[in-house]
Amino acid sequence: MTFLFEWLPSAASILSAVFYLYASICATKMIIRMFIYELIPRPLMDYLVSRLSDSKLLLNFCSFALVIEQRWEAVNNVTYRAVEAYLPTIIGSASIDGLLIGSNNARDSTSVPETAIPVGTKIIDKFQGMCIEWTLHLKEARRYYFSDRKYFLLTCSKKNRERVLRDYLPHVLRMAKLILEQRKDIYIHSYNHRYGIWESSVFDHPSTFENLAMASEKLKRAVLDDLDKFVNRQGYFQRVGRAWKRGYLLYGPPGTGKTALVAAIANYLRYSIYDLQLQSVQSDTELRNILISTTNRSILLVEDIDCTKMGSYNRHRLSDPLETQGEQAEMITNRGVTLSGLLNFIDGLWSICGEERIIIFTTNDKEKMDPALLRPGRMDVQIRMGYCTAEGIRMLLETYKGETLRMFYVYLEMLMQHLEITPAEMTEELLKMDYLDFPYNSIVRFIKKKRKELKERGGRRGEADRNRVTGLASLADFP
Ligand SMILES: Nc1ncnc2c1ncn2[C@@H]1O[C@H](COP(=O)(O)OP(=O)(O)OP(=O)(O)O)[C@@H](O)[C@H]1O
Repeated sequence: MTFLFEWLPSAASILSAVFYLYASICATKMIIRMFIYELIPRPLMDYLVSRLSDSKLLLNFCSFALVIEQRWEAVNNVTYRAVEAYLPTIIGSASIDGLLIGSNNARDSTSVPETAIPVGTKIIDKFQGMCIEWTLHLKEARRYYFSDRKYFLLTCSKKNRERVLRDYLPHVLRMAKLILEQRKDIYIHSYNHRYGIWESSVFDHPSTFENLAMASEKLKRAVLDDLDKFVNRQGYFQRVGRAWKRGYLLYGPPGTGKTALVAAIANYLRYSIYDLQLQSVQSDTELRNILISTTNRSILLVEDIDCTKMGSYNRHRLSDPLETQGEQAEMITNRGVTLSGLLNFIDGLWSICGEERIIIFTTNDKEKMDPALLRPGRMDVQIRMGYCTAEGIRMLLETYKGETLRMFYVYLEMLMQHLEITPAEMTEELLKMDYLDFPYNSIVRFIKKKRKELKERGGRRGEADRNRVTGLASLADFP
């Protein structure tokens, strides 16, 4: 027995041998790494790494891979979007190491966060006895002005290739459709010109048709009916071979609720908004790329179209042929979107791309708009947003104070004559009132103050009354 103990190496000598081995492996690794970094130039190394990672799949004869990139040709890849929506929902049943969570709902920090897949995380999904592995990869941009692109890599056993394409992928797409349809949030997107992508955040605007003051309930009903008809007419648009889209023009002085109406429409239809700053678009090609990467069931909003070069129209200049030539030259030499580029999207060939789209233009001055934009078939519904009427104030009082004193409005009607009070001003005034205030006195005081100001300025009667009218300026019937 004693002999046996003498023969076995002591624990200390085993430990020192292991430590020696570990230290020499680390040292060798360091030397190899130093050698690689010092001797191989960075571009060559990047190239080798990319070749190696590409060939990793080829070397694996038993597996089949599908790559789903963020972009497909010039547009966002809807299959990528579907996989992005589907994968976080299978975490209960699939094997996954970690998840990203977060929320872009700035109004509610306690809102349930959304989930997303972190780059590099493997997800194993089981479907009809098959094992499908998903990984999200990041392809770094080669130039700083391009954005990094992500792609999903699906790998499965080669023998399951047919079944994955035939059964599994359609299942993922079907599930994603359901998931996306059930999403309660709507989004507002703004275009990041530097990276060439739409960036989004949750759209949580409180404006609805219930709290929006319009000239009459009849007008509100007409707008709602038009929206209902639009969403229910898919078959009809297809049958007559027209794009499933509708153009709205909202015009009127600042503060009369044009943006509030856009928000009410988005909330009513549950459509996301693409807020396009046309002034920042560099060319028709960029405009095409921007617009084809918007999704269906959405509103394309172009605010203050009269302030954009191609949306506005200067009658004096165009009446002078020499000036007209100058203008055309300016169109050609200046960078920016041309009117024909924009019209092509409203009703040209490109307008057929996508469906269930609403295009909304807003302007403070319809007179300044290029007549080409107003031709029949382009802006199907034109709504004039005007200064407050007695009826408008009644609606606002009902919303803000829960008050409806009928007799008061007859008096108000007389008092309001020739006054330019925007709904925005009136809502500000209502907000200032103490909760317990009797609102009628405060409103009369406010209106009288406005009358005094008008008198001091000398008053512009005709103008104020013309702008007071809120209503449908035109409503094209559905074709
Ligand atoms: N018709 C309205 N009904 C209820 N609230 C309104 C209405 N019009 C304006 N408001 C209130 O005034 C605010 C500002 O109005 P909004 O921005 O919609 O006006 P606008 O016509 O789009 O102005 P601009 O031309 O300057 O963009 C709204 O957020 C809303 O609170």
